[in-house]
Amino acid sequence: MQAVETLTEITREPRSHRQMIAIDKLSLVFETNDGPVHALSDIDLTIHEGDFVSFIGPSGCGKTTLLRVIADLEQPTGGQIQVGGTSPEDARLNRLYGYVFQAPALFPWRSIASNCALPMEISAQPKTHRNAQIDKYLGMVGLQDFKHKFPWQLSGGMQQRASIARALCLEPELLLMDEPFGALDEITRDHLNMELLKIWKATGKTVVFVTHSIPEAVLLSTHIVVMSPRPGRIVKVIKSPLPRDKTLALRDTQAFTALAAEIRQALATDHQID
Ligand SMILES: Nc1ncnc2c1ncn2[C@@H]1O[C@H](COP(=O)(O)OP(=O)(O)OP(=O)(O)O)[C@@H](O)[C@H]1O
Repeated sequence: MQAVETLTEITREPRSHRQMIAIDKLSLVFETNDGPVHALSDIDLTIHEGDFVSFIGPSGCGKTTLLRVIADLEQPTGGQIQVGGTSPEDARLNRLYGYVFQAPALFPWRSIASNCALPMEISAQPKTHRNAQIDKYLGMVGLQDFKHKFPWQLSGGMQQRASIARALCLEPELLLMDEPFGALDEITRDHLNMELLKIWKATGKTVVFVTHSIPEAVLLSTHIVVMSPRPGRIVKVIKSPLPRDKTLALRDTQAFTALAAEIRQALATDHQID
């Protein structure tokens, strides 16, 4: 009986089900010297508060472009998008989101703590608050003993953890992550996947995550958005049947394999190799 109650607890939906991102018929065409590039076409997508959503698809299908549109770093040429109930520009100005890039992008002349402090300095937050946030989030990513080190004194995985802590220091409701673990070895990636899930659970944030890896998408996500190139569009949105509370052992289960197969099939349906 206890086991059933525990399972219900970990698989329940988050209490709030507010729309965090609402995208309606969105398209984006880049004008280039070689002619127009249809990067995104007819994108409809709703992401709710507390979801962990992965974008997966072949190279050039528009995953990064879609993430950058959410972040107001690219402007759509058609359709509508709301982020946190406002325009992407207002969401950016209100610091609704934190953005984690594929490469850690830390300033080499600043210590890890000082790198984390930078966005809070820019938004004029008091020093005592800055220090408290740095301790909180460097602790959360397991780097409390490295706060006075410089980026070049840390491994690639540690640098990426530092960049996640930096993004979290501003307490964004939304975390946008563009292949943050793509350059790391598999063991480090496994470890950071589990760390990220812990942070997601502890903070209740909404995460939008770009990946090329089917196992990573299955392990992390509540929803997997399968995309297809030329022009970039959504082939399928798959709601994960797996519990929100996950361990690496889940990868040996039939449910995990079945979900991975469903993603692989959706990718194959619409992807022709030229
Ligand atoms: N600033 C730009 N100007 C012109 N074309 C662009 C620009 N940014 C992206 N593109 C094109 O838009 C398409 C989508 O690119 P995007 O980087 O979003 O794909 P992706 O799915 O993230 O690829 P990858 O997995 O390789 O990172 C590609 O054809 C790319 O060449």
